[in-house]
Amino acid sequence: MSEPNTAQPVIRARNVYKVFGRRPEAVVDRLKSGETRQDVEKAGTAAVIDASFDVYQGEIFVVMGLSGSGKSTVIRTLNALQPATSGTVEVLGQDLAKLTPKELRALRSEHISMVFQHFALFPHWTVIENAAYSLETQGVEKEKRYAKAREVLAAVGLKGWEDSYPSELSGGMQQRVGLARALAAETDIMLMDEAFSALDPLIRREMQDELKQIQAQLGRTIVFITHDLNEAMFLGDRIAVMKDGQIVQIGTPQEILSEPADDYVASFTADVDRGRVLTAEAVMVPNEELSEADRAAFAKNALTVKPSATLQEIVPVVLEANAPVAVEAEHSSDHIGYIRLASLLQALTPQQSQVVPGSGEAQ
Ligand SMILES: Nc1ncnc2c1ncn2[C@@H]1O[C@H](COP(=O)(O)OP(=O)(O)OP(=O)(O)O)[C@@H](O)[C@H]1O
Repeated sequence: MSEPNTAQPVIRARNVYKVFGRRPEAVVDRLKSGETRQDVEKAGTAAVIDASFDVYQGEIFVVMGLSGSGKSTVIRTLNALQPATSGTVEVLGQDLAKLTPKELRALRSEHISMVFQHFALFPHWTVIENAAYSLETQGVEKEKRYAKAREVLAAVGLKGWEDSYPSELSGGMQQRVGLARALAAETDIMLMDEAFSALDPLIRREMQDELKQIQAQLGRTIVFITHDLNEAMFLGDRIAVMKDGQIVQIGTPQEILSEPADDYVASFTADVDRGRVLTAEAVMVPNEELSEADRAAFAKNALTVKPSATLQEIVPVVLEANAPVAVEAEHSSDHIGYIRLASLLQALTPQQSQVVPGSGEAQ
């Protein structure tokens, strides 16, 4: 991902609450005075409690949590399908609560597309007609919408299937049509709610790879919901972890893995393949921490890795060197740090209960 424009987030959520019940505002007041989801449950369901976060241009922002933690409700507040009970949601600088219904419809159709777990395709329309649907609603003329639909169908691997009907496609291919429709709309923002969760593991993996590749080219702003931490780690530039309606941590995959905010987050991370997520940059020690003996050992082979190398890639180098290896700057041969076997092993081991003060706050 290129450096995000952090001065101007595409989506800005501040102190968002969403309560389902007869008197939601009264429940929000109780939550603000310190009562919990359980305390207020007779009066209403506190689906989202005090969520604050920014999503930047070009990033994949993942919202992760167990079933019922409030992920779907959060994403629905971002296009006001379910308006926040309290707090503000700004999309492209516009406060959703202040828009007229017409302005909201225009914002949604021009700037936001959604992909769901079970994407509703029109069964009597061909694949290309389905993929072009969002352009039709935008009023784009037929020739242009078909040209665009053809292009995105090719990008999601469906070249040659344009004139087939959904029933002739496997579940994975149908989900690709849904993704193609969202891509064809050329909206700045894509909201993806468990978009790959109904797919078989292998197909799911393929779709994750494709989404990353497509995103690298197109640089959309994506909010992706999943209950699967490995998917979150693979796709997310940043991840918000939710528990019981609250965001308990926001961080990069590396931060979530190496500095879990509490035992709850740590328990999720125990199953993550750390070797594929953590990189040299995250585990290296500064040059000045290297002892004379370490320096002498390094000098024998002087093996190096790049900052973006994953631990999986580094292990054989450290074993071959039988000594610390240097981390060489991405675009020069300067050494920016060193990796020792001990720190490598430590990084590969899940942390059980490392609590970092303050890191539970949404940034
Ligand atoms: N329309 C609604 N009316 C009443 N309660 C709702 C509504 N939508 C969601 N809830 C409740 O809000 C809470 C959060 O639900 P939400 O669907 O946002 O969680 P989730 O993390 O997306 O879960 P899942 O992965 O199961 O979809 C749950 O207790 C749910 O029952």
